Amino acid sequence: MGYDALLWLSFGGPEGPDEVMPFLENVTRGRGVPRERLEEVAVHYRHFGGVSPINRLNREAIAAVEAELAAVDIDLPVYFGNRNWDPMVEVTLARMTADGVRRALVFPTSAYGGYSACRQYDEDIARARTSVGDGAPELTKLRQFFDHPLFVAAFADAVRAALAELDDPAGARVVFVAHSVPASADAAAGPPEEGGHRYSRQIAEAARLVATEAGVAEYDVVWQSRSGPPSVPWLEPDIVDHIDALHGKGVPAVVVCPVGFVSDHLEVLWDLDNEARERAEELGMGFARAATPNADPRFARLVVELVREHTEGSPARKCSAFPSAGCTVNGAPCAVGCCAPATRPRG
Ligand SMILES: CC1=C(CCC(=O)O)c2cc3nc(cc4[nH]c(cc5[nH]c(cc1n2)c(C)c5CCC(=O)O)c(CCC(=O)O)c4C)C(CCC(=O)O)=C3C
Ligand SMILES: [Fe+2]
Repeated sequence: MGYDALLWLSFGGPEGPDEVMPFLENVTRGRGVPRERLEEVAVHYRHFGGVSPINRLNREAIAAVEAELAAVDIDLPVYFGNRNWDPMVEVTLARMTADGVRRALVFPTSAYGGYSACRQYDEDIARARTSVGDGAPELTKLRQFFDHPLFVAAFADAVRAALAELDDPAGARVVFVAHSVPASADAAAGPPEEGGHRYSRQIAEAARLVATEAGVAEYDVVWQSRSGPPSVPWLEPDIVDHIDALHGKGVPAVVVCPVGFVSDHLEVLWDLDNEARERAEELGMGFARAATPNADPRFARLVVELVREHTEGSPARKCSAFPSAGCTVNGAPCAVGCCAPATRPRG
């Protein structure tokens, strides 16, 4: 029944200019992302000296979780591994094995279902176990947490704080944003019998819960960071186009809430704080961006609550009626055909 470690599993990001292209090649290998898009994204990273904040943000969150675990007397060392960049999860898992870890829980830094947000982390777990081979620890992934009350509360306070930054909060529109994915991937998200779209439906539900708790009556849900070729449909509208549309309707200000992410990583800094803010300013609109929960003390408490669902069998706290999916052992999918990857363009 016991667990002897927690593996913090994230996306990874470069920590210097020479790491940008190899990182992007890792992210997009075999995924049909055009070369021009890679070069465009490399410019975004170089704008920040080739350093994504994501690894630092993960290390800070891990330190907070270690403190929270110690405070409640749970003796669980925390290890850090990534899908796409150092520390790579294969290397971390080899170290865990050498340290004698037999059974570990895995916290993936994504709150949602869908291929990119959930099942790909299962693939990372399976790949790392295969790479370690015999003696690899048993890995149990923690569930999706988009509807956990602490996740909702942290975002709701962030939306209120962002509204308070504006000169005229009363007229502002709250816009929730998540990472776009291919429409085919969203259509395949969830177990086949559910009819698909689990990712976009969970995003819509999280937005509704956060808006309700923040006392926001009207809001929109839009998408960012599309990377496929124009011929492939992705979730729309894009945040920047949406700001144009709001301006066209006479909306004087926007609060953008990146509800699809847990930290202020590079896609938040570039696509929202740079591109979206710039467009709003060009149009003379007020703009404020809500913080992600990474640095909020409630985030560490949330992770520890998810851990205690396994170590102590404590009840899963949830604000929605969606099933609590995503919790599987050794990288198994939640169900046969659940969150199948998008069909990739050939060539
Ligand atoms: C749903 C989703 C999340 C949220 C769930 C989660 O958090 O895991 C997420 C997170 C992130 N995405 C990130 C970065 C990138 N994502 C890319 C490409 C893609 N993302 C996709 C989806 C998602 N991505 C998809 C369908 C693609 C197309 C290629 C493919 O089918 O896989 C590319 C390639 C270049 C480009 O085209 O943009 C980059 C650089 C970073 C790190 C930022 C940093 O460095 O700080 C983070 C946290
Ligand atoms: Fe991404």
